[in-house]
Amino acid sequence: MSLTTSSTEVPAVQLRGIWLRLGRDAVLRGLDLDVQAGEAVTLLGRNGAGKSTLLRLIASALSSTRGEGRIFGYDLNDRRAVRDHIHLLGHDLGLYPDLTPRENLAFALKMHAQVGNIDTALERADLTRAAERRVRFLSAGMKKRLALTRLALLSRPLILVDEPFANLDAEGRELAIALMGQAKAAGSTLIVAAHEPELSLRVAPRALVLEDGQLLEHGRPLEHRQPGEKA
Ligand SMILES: Nc1ncnc2c1ncn2[C@@H]1O[C@H](COP(=O)(O)OP(=O)(O)OP(=O)(O)O)[C@@H](O)[C@H]1O
Repeated sequence: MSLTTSSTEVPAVQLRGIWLRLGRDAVLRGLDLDVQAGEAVTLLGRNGAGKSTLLRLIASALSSTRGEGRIFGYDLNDRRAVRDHIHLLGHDLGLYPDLTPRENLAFALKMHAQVGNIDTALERADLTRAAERRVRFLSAGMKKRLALTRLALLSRPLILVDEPFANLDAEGRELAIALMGQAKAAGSTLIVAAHEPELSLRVAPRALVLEDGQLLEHGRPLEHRQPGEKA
C-alpha cells in the first residue's frame, strides 16, 4: 500500500515496508506503522529488538534501506521538515554540558521561539538548587529530569522518548509520567520506548511490540501473558 496525505487529518507517522540494515543485520524487516496525531504509543521489545533504531529512523537520524515513510505528511528524506516537527530524547540527552540547567532551558525556548516559565519548571523537577550549576556536574538522574523538563516545555508536535525511566528514582519516574502527560495534553504525539510497561502505559496506552523487525499490536493485556511468552 502506498502512502497518502489526502485525508484532512494528517497522520503523525506513516511507515510502509521499512527495512533497515545496521552492519550485517537487518534490524527492521518490512515494518509498517501508523500513528495518528495526538496518539500516545508505548514501544516494547527485548534488548536489541530495534526500538532505538526505529525512533532514530522516525527522527530521520537513520535512513531506511528500503520502504517509505512520512511524518506529518513530509517524506522521511525531507530531513529538515521532519526535524522541524520532532523532539527526540534519546540515550544522548542532547544537553549542553557547559551551560546550567537554567541556560539549557532558556536556550531551547529561544531556539524554538517559545516562552515558558523556567523557574516553575525547574522547581517542579526539584532542580532549583542545581539551577546555576553546569550540567556536566549533575548526576545522571538530574540530567534526565532536566531533559524531560525541556521536552515538556517545548511540547513539539511529535515526541520520541527512549527509556524515559532509566536513571530515575521513584519520584523521578512519576515526574517523567507527569511531564510526558503535560506534552500530550498540549497536543503532542508521543512514542515512548520503555522496558517498564506498567509505567509507560499510564501515559502512552497503545502498546506495540517490536519483534523480529516488525511491529505487533498488543492484543492482550500484559498480565495475561506467561513469562517469556511472545506478544
Ligand atoms: N551502529 C550500529 N552498527 C551496527 N549494529 C548496530 C548499530 N546500532 C545498533 N545496532 C544493532 O541493532 C540492533 C538493534 O539495536 P537497538 O539499540 O535499536 O535496540 P533496542 O531495542 O533499542 O535495545 P535496548 O532495549 O537494549 O535499548 C542490535 O542488534 C544492535 O546491536
